[in-house]
Amino acid sequence: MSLEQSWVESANARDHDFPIQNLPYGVFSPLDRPDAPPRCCVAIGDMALDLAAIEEAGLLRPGGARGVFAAPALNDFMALGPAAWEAARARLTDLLREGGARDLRDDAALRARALVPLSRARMHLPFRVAGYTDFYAGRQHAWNVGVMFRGPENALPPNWLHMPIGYNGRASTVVVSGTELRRPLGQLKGPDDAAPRLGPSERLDFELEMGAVVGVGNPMGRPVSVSEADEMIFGHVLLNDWSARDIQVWEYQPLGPFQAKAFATTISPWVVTRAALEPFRAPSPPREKPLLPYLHEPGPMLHDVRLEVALAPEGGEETVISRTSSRELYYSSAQQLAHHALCGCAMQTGDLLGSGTISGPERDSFGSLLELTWGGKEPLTLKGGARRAFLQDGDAVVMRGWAQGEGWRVGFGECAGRILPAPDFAG
Ligand SMILES: O=C(O)/C=C/C(=O)CC(=O)CC(=O)O
Ligand SMILES: [Ca+2]
Ligand SMILES: [Mg+2]
Repeated sequence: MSLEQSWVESANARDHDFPIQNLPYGVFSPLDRPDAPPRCCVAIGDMALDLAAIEEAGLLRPGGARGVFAAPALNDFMALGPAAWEAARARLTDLLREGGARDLRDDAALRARALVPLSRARMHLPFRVAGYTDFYAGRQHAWNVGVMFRGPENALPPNWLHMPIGYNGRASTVVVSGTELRRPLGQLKGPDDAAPRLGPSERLDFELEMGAVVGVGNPMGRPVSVSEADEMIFGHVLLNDWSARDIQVWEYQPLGPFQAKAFATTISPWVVTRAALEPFRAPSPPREKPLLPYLHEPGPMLHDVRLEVALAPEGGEETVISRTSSRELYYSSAQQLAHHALCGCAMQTGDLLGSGTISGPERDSFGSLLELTWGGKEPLTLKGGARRAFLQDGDAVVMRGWAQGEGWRVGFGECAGRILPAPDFAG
């Protein structure tokens, strides 16, 4: 099969994150025009294609709607639904492919206006996060955390093999890659302490996850099937569910994580569409317990997205500390969404569903420091010799992900964040 090429040369480089097969959506503003309002774009090679400019030139009008891209978020476009997403993707592919429509390729003035080098683009949060739910769908992670928090007899809760477990997180603190975050304060209580104290978390961690972005919702009171749920998903992002393990162990019973995960969640600036990930579908693993019919998958609903996590101390070189794949998940995002809506919960455009931490079976494929250092007892040694049990101030965590074709890939770019010292607050 000869692979589709773009006239934007950089998109054709082997294993570039953003070839023409990808076209992930984001929101940007030009670095050299700080006052310019953010607007929607797609990435093509080393460039951001300004979709507001393309729309203004009359080259793109998804679903017949005007002005959906001249907005600081993808929500209006996402709300148009799957037929409009498909039409926009087909049109953009034609405008950008070698031998396709000439309207953009042959218009030098429009090209100069609409194609902005990514090195000169500031990326913003790609969509207004309506709600954030975090699941727990990685079997290896659930097992590892369960063993550390509750012991091997009670590691996997009895409901885990029957439904995707989740909790409602905070939409207000979902931030885009590159945003620095403050070490959280919280109640801390060691196993031998008589009473809790207030202090900065001493066991600050990351969690490697994917996030599914809901494009269209369901009305309150109307559940959806797994296939309907799949159609409602616009795309996926990389997601770091930052976690304060010391706050978590003291607070999490009986209602689950609260402050331990509410201070920040970082996502990649690019939403990779479900359409772009279609060639990389993968089946979920064999069911250990039969699922109720409403959770049955009509076909392969996971994706094989290769994932890695790198850790870099302030001013130091980064070390890749974990490599795994999103096909390690036990429940797909379509199953999670169907389960979420089952009770009649209305899902909305812009809802973000964290997959749960993705850990593979081997020690070097675990998706959190809690697991990689086994509760902090076996610190990692980084390049340059620094040792880490948990994150220190100044540390940067960088997650990367891509689905690999032969010589080409569908990449997510980076999901990165750096830790700043805790705020000065004594109450
Ligand atoms: O109580 C537990 O067993 C652990 C809960 C979590 O760590 C919640 C979470 O964020 C789940 C995940 O990312 O897989
Ligand atoms: Ca999580
Ligand atoms: Mg979080």
